[in-house]
Amino acid sequence: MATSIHVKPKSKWKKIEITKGLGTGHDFSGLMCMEELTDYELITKTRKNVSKQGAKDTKEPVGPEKSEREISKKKTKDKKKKKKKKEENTTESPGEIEATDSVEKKKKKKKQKKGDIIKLSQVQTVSDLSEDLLKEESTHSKKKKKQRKRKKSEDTNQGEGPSPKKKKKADKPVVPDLEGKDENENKPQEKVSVTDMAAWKNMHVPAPVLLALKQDGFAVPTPIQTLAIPHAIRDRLDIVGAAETGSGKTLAFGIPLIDKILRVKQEQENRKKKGVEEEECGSGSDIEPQDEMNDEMNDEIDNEDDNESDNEMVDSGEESEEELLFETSDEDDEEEEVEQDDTEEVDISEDENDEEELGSEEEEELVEGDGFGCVKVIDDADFSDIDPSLLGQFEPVKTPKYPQKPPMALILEPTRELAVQVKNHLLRIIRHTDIKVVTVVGGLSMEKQLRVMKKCPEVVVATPGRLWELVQQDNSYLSQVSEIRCLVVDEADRMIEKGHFQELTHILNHINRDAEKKLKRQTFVFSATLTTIHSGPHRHLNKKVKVTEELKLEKLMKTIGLKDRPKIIDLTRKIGTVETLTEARINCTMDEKDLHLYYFLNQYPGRTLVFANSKDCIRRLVSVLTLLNVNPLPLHADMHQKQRLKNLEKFTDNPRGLLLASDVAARGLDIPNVQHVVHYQVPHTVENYIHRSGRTARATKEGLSIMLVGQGDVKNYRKVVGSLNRSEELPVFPVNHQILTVIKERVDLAKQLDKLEHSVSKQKRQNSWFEKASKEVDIDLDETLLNDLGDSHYQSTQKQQIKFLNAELKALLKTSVIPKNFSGKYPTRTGRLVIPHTQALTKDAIENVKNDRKSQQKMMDKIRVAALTAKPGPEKKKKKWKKKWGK
Ligand SMILES: Nc1ncnc2c1ncn2[C@@H]1O[C@H](COP(=O)(O)OP(=O)(O)OP(=O)(O)O)[C@@H](O)[C@H]1O
Repeated sequence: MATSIHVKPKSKWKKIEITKGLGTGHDFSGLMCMEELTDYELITKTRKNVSKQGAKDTKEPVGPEKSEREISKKKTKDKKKKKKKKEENTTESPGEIEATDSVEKKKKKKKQKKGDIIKLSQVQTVSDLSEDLLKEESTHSKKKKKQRKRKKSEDTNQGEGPSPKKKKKADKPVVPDLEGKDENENKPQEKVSVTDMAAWKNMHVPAPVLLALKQDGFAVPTPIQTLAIPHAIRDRLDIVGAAETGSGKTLAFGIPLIDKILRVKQEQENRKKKGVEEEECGSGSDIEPQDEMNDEMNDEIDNEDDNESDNEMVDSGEESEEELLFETSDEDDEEEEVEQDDTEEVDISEDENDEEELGSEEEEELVEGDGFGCVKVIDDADFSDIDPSLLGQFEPVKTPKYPQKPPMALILEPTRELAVQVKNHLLRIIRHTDIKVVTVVGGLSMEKQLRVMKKCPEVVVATPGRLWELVQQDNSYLSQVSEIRCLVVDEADRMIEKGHFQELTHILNHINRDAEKKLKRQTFVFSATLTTIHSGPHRHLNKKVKVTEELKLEKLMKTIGLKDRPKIIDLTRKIGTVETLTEARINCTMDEKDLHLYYFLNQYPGRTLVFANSKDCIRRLVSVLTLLNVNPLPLHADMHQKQRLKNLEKFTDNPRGLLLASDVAARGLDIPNVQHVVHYQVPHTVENYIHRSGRTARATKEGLSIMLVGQGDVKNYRKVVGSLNRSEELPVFPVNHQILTVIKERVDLAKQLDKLEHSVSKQKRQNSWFEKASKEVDIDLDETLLNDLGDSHYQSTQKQQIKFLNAELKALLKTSVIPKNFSGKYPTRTGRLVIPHTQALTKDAIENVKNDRKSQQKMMDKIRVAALTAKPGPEKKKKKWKKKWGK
């Protein structure tokens, strides 16, 4: 067993500005550059199945020259082996040699890949796993003891040069000493070693998953996980789960799903071993729960505190994030509501030439499929002679045509970003298994997805559009999707909304048509708003029927096709949003929204997500805010998928990032540390408000949600707040009007500039379209059709105007936003005046709302006391006062 420690950066190296002294009193002026890495993980990679030579190597000192020598030694040895093999094979025909060679190579490659995975078959009982872990720990603790001893002796020998032995050891590649700490101080794994996983006891989590959770520091299951996982794994019930945003629902269905796959795979392997012929494709009765496995794992967890670090992270090697080959955007599965306030048309129709590729992929699949876990290929039945009306009643179940393993689990998501995120989340918990996952989504390369499908991944995470497209095309792997043993419909209330997901209905009909398979299947339905009820009449049901939580759930379960008596878990709060979320509103005119948005962004520059209802609004805001140097990133359904994912990544990387998004980003996205959510326009539904706001204040963190309410939004605002069961209005966010007055000038300038630039470019675009079209059909262009861009003099005046306004804005942006007569009464945390636009931190924005509420409360109390203790007046007035203030 060979062990090596690697630094796995989780963030980018950041440049540190070198200021004189750097707090040390020294002059660093000669230094060219300094960079720091703040977020990283130290990984101890353990290679099992290493050659004897490799094993020997670990005992010897591992200096850089030494390892080079070993590599070259190994190479020559390999070469010799190959030569010998070749000689042995000379008796075979050339064709045979090639075949055996490639088969050998494939086998070798497979072995190498699987060597690092804790395969279920290798961990029939958890003791195997525990033993491995314990062995790792003992070697690690021995190493640590040695290190401590060495450090001690170094301390005592301070001032003396290291002994030759020590010097040799010093050559050893060590983990960089970050921030001048002891190397072990920086190890996140240290945290892992003391992670007490007792809270996961009796949850029946499979051992490899538990290990991954432990290494990720997920010491305690969230409430939805605590309630859902045992019912799903132990009782094998279908689960309907409603829990607030950011509460860990993905693992609440993800862990049982993985458990199910492990069981089915184990069953299949057992069958294979026994040589039992498979009777049905991909089937296998449920095996007994892995309680024994878990009990032993739990025992190991109990002893954990006594043990030293077990920081092994076995690299599966196989499941590295697939390279995304992007193609041009096609329509998103997410349907967007487009506000028609600005009539710019965007052409989003794109060609997809994947059908040809599909054909060739299928051919290859037929050759490559190993037939494992599938029925044998039998002749495809021909129903052409049968009366079609009969087919409707007794729809024949097609026999799978392809000798390829079918998927075992299907997770349906409403957006592509969410599908990619869920896949990544799953990859983390399955890293000690050999389970594979594929995303099947629009907008990304179909070729790539098809290639991954050829490996017969057990899990498919898909958006309904692309999935249904491939099922219809009779894709060899996905056409067997009805074989799945596990179905997840995430964000289910959204998924079943009428008019949004026609394809979902087709998919559900397709996979539910075989009652026997449906019975074997376990279904999970999750969302944060499964039981949210609108205060007004429901949009999609008969308006006369009062929609209750029960009615909503019943409809949902019927549509998706759950089994009888599913486990229903509802942990949502009556008021819809999470406890750690601070909510507020800013009242303003529609025209002042830009001003207030810029004010907020300027004063509270944390990672902020701004939601708007239309793409045109996003386009305009991006332009205005870019002119104001705020650097926003757009995200909406009309963008190319590549750009969408890139912008998300950039936003995630920048602690002061600003994302301007449509509701395509409202649901499910788990972007770490989003501090503020701003609703630039009031969302149309209470569900959207809850999901949008839920992008912040996740996993018990604090966050702030602010809604800009203009006069045109009041009706919508009342509807949303009414459905949130609040007894009070959302509190008003405190705004400093002195600062607002100062920044108004620059915001007005930016808006003016944007309008001017936009109208010029729009006219240009239209004119060039007319000119091109007239050339193509070879007719003379009617000049009156062209938008009047004016003569060259007018055009140059416009250009001049744009230039002038730009210069004016730039100059303004260099000035301070603090007004000349600023009173200095700006909220501070330390009692020291801090310049507003440099001081503002999230905490302050939240504190400002809280403090404002407190002072309002105080004022109300004062009025109440004054009213109650006021001089006795007319009896009628007293009664009225008492009624108003006496509560
Ligand atoms: N047991 C746990 N301990 C610590 N963190 C956890 C645990 N389970 C999940 N998390 C983390 O909590 C965050 C939120 O999880 P997740 O995205 O599953 O929430 P969600 O309930 O699906 O939210 P939404 O409703 O917005 O989709 C993730 O970053 C996840 O890694």
